[in-house]
Amino acid sequence: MSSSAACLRLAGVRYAVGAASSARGVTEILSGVDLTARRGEVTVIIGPNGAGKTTTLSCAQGLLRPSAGTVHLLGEDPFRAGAGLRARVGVMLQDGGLPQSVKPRTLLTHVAKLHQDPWPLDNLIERLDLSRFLSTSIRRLSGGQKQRVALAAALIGSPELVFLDEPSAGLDPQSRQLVFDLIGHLRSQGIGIVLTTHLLEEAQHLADSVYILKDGVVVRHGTVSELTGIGADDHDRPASRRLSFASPRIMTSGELDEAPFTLELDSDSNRAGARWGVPAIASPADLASLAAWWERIGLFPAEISFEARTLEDVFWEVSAP
Ligand SMILES: Nc1ncnc2c1ncn2[C@@H]1O[C@H](COP(=O)(O)OP(=O)(O)OP(=O)(O)O)[C@@H](O)[C@H]1O
Repeated sequence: MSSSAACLRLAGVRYAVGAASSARGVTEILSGVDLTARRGEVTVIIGPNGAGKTTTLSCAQGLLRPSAGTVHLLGEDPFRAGAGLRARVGVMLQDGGLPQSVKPRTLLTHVAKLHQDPWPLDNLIERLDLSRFLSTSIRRLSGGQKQRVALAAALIGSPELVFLDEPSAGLDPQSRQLVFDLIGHLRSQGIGIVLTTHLLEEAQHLADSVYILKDGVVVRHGTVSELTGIGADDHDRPASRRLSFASPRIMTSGELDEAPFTLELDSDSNRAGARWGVPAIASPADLASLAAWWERIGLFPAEISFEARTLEDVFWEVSAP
């Protein structure tokens, strides 16, 4: 587990809307969320639509008051804290929330003046490649350009912690890389980063810590390797992995019948060089019995590999209805 200092802690956070007296009654959107984000780490929140990610971020930022539980943002209750705390936190909203008629340079210069120790503007312009549209009003910018301006606006105050709601949504690969590089830089500077995304490959690539939300609760959390290395049903049972191997020759049906596991043919036909998959290798003993079978039939695979479980696999397991 990480030893970096926590910059955000949610404990048992519940958030409900409606009133018991109304026809619809009370709907609980968050049902006890526990989450810790640390300085110098990227904490990624993922989950299906409606899982409660934005509501969690809103409670974390002090925009919504939880109906129960506690939130500590840089050691303070964000719902009660004043402007001093807000100046230490950067927020990039999903829809940008930018003033449409203003030009990015004017906006960023203005926001920089509100902070004691702003990020040098030229450096931010270079890192996010903003120079070509600094003097175009925000209304006229493309979606991806607006995203980058919104990110710059979240960072210009040199925050200690930033919240990024889907920071790379709608960005082309080049801009996405700029954003990834910048997130890497923030991390190396000891800034805490809390982000939501629907792009699981991106989550896997960026995250130090992942929280999977479903129906208003955290259903799984850990590092990517902890999550992808743990079984879906039992936290103490290592997950089985799919092994694939290339056979240097055609195997007979008798040889295949002797195999200790059900094999799946991954290529078109059982020819020399064909790839076979063994769906569930769960232990070294399973590997040994596979090797013993190869020895019995005199087959030395040309290539063997494990197919790594991804965050996407874990996501599908936990988000199944
Ligand atoms: N004020 C509200 N009144 C009623 N329902 C609400 C309110 N705010 C949010 N919800 C509901 O709570 C659930 C969680 O919403 P939230 O926006 O936090 O989800 P999300 O995980 O961010 O979703 P998405 O991935 O679609 O952005 C949704 O079903 C939403 O409709």
